[in-house]
Amino acid sequence: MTRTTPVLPAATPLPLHGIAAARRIETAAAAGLPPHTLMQRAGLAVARLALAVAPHAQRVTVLAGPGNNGGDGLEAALHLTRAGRQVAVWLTTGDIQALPPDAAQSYHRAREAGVRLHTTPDTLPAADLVIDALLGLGASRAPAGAVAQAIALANAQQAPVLAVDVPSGLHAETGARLGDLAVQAAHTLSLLALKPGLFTAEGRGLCGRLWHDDLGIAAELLAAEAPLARLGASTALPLAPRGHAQHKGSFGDVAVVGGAPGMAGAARLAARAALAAGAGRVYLSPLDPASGNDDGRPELMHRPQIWLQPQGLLDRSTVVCGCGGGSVVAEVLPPVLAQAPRLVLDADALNAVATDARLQQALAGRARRGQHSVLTPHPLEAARLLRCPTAQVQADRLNAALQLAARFDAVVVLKGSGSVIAAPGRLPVINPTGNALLATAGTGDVLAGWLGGTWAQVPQQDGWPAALEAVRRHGAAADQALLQGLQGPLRAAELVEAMLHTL
Ligand SMILES: NC(=O)C1=CN([C@@H]2O[C@H](COP(=O)(O)OP(=O)(O)OC[C@H]3O[C@@H](n4cnc5c(N)ncnc54)[C@H](O)[C@@H]3O)[C@@H](O)[C@H]2O)[C@@H](O)CC1
Ligand SMILES: Nc1ncnc2c1ncn2[C@@H]1O[C@H](COP(=O)(O)OP(=O)(O)O)[C@@H](O)[C@H]1O
Ligand SMILES: [K+]
Repeated sequence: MTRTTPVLPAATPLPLHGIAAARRIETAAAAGLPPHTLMQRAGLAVARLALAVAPHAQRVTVLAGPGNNGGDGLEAALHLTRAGRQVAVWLTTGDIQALPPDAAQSYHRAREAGVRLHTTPDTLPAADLVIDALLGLGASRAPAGAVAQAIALANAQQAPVLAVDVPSGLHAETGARLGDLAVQAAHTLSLLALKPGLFTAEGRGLCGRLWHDDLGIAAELLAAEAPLARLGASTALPLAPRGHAQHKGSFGDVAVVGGAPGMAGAARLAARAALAAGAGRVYLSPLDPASGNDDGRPELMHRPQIWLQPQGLLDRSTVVCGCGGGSVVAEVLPPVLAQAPRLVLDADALNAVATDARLQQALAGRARRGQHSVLTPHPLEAARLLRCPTAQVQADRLNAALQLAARFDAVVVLKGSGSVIAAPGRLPVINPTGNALLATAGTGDVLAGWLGGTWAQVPQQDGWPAALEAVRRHGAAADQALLQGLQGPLRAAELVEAMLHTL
């Protein structure tokens, strides 16, 4: 039988398939079943979820589009009618002959079952629940005509919306909107394969609560298709406990280079985060010569101008560079890029690299010299590095992160809703944790510092595991704060403390 499960929080990593692979999975699954079985299962799963999430909804409106997504909606309408609900379907296409065969069959089944079908929205009654079965995997252009009208209608209702497979107007693979209009769902039931666009860019926001139904197919059919990405897990594997005989030298050193005049706070936040993440010793090397120690955290050690020392902290620490770096960070980047064995580059350091071909060359050459780098751009910083508009980065976040990783031979964390972690030769990961409580100044500095503090404890590894864990935990702390009722924002200094108390 089919199985509907909530997707988040994700206990284990999950494969995310692109549209072409999702279609191949569907074809392979259909081949082993009697005709029309998958759509019947999909419709039944939608109807069951509708009854579960909106048990008191007596009046249900189904908005059915011109393809098989509409077919799923017609099947759901049939089951909900049988369950005694007052169901009204608006089939947005007037051309029944043009329905694909599966959807046509569902249309006839729905009619025979006495489902009320409307050819115009004008006659639709009020609804307690709306089912969005307008567009699914086949959504290929900006919604227009009746489909656009139906999306606007769904969004104008007070009633919650349950989206079938994908909120209509969202691109299932990239998480970008196809046009101005997209369904704002309260629930989305993803069918068969999970798609990356549900988890990044606009996806998380438009999907509401995300559910998955496997339509009863064998797990091997999913495993046979290569995913485009994987969804990370929401909880960490338990860390090895600290050994009795371990000492501060066992947990690595972090040096933070940042904090130009007026921006001391950014570097301090990163240093505090590195310390909280568990680094043995954390040094703060400010770019502002007038900047003193962080009095709120006497554990941090003030070490001016480490970039001028030929051999010292820069050569043996995990270096976090850029936080509040301003334009002066460009001057210290040549020695930092040349010497740091493990380097996290954030914010202004990335902006400096974006405008200087020599710095770009130095960064890209680090991996060949056995030095590891992690870049943590937000979308605008990524756009500067890629020399393209921010909208282009957001239109395909997986690809933007992969391009940056390849160009600089580095681990890349493309931040924002559904942060993407990419590295050459690895399947990219979309982080499942986090929410808009993090949308406040300084939380990026905390991420960079925590990443450095985690990495310093495992210096023999490249930055990949530390990046995954830091991004996960950063978001998990925000998720926990949301559960605890914080209205937001989660201020950056408090985020450090919250991360300490998050698993
Ligand atoms: N065929 C099957 O066996 C199954 C199909 N499934 C459903 O089928 C969906 C995919 O079906 P389709 O491939 O037919 O694709 P869709 O139903 O997503 O949409 C395709 C149709 O929408 C039109 N369209 C695309 N963009 C539009 C826009 N912006 N404005 C107006 N019309 C637009 C296309 O011209 C085409 O007629 C899945 O998402 C899933 O919901 C599930 O039932 C599982 C089984
Ligand atoms: N809406 C959101 N959902 C999830 N994460 C978010 C959201 N907004 C911001 N974040 C996270 O907050 C952090 C912000 O970093 P950044 O933009 O560099 O800020 P700053 O430079 O001010 O510290 C990133 O880790 C980002 O992924
Ligand atoms: K849909």
